[in-house]
Amino acid sequence: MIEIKGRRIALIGGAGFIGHHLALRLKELGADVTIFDSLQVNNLLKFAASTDENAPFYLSMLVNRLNLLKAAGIPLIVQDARQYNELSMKLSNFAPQTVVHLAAVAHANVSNKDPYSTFDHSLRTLENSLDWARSQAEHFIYLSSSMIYGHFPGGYVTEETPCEPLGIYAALKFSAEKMILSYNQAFDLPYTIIRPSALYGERCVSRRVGQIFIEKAMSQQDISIHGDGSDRLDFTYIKDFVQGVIRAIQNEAAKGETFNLTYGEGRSLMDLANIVSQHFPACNVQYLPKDKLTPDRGTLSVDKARELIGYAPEYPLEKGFVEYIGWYKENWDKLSQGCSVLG
Ligand SMILES: Cc1cn([C@H]2C[C@H](O)[C@@H](COP(=O)(O)OP(=O)(O)O[C@H]3O[C@H](CO)[C@@H](O)[C@H](O)[C@H]3O)O2)c(=O)[nH]c1=O
Repeated sequence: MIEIKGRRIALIGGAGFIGHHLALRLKELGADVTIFDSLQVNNLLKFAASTDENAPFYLSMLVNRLNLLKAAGIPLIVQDARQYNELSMKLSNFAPQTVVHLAAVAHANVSNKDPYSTFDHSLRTLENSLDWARSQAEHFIYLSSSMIYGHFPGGYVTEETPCEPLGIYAALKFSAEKMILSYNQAFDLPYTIIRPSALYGERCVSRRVGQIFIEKAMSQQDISIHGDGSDRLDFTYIKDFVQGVIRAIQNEAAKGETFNLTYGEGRSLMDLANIVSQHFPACNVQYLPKDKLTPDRGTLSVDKARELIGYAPEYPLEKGFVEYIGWYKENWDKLSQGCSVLG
């Protein structure tokens, strides 16, 4: 086992949804964690400049994130990971043993509309991190996506299922995985690739389906299902996901491996909508057409992560999503008032 306590861990793009949750937990476990983030991508700078009526609402979640990081004593170095020299210099100053690369455009629909920016923020940043890590890091961890599989054959994938990415986002994630493998081949860089799916949880501003459903229900609007509601996703609560990433950091057996890290059970959009309806009985459901770049998904097997690194997810939708709804109910008024001190 690799000792987490005292380990120097750099989170590149670590002020995002996954990164800040991971940083807070690592810090609790005694790691010496530092975040490098430009705060530009789906973060403060985007929402500060936005005229969208929801912007103040999301800004208050983002400021709450930063307050939590500050209160935990986690350094945040504001650095654009596209800038090779500056990033390299700052990484060398910190000298991390583990590098977790999270910087990316994390929205399939945004990527499909803006490939240039996605390449820049996802692959350019990755190349810069890899190039620093290749001679100096003990372990490089990359967050890929379940989207690289494309349509799941029979609604089920293992890490061995051939990848048939659909659309720009998925193709760039697939390219990123290949870049990491090539850095391992050329420089023996120890790596772990992690494939998440349909993450949800507190302080997410990514506007994925679970977040949208709750926010619409909270503001007495109808929710929309794209398709007939039978599409299944492996919804994963951020607490399970963070547990899995930490197990990958801790376990030597994770090196040189690719893992699915999800709850491990595909659930339908209708299941998700039904949970929302139970908690918001006045909420109506509408149906819209499905996007042609949305693959047919389902369950990602997590057997490999269970066996090799002891991953043990604990949050089915009925537990994790209900906890998430509770957080919204507790904090809705404060969020609506732009308050950044949340429960
Ligand atoms: C926003 C919204 C979405 N949907 C449907 C469309 C999809 O079938 C499914 C999930 O949509 P989204 O939550 O937007 O996420 P999707 O485009 O599938 O991709 C996400 O999930 C990927 C893999 O989980 C991540 O790698 C990507 O970062 C992320 O963008 O829910 C609805 O039915 N109603 C909605 O209001």
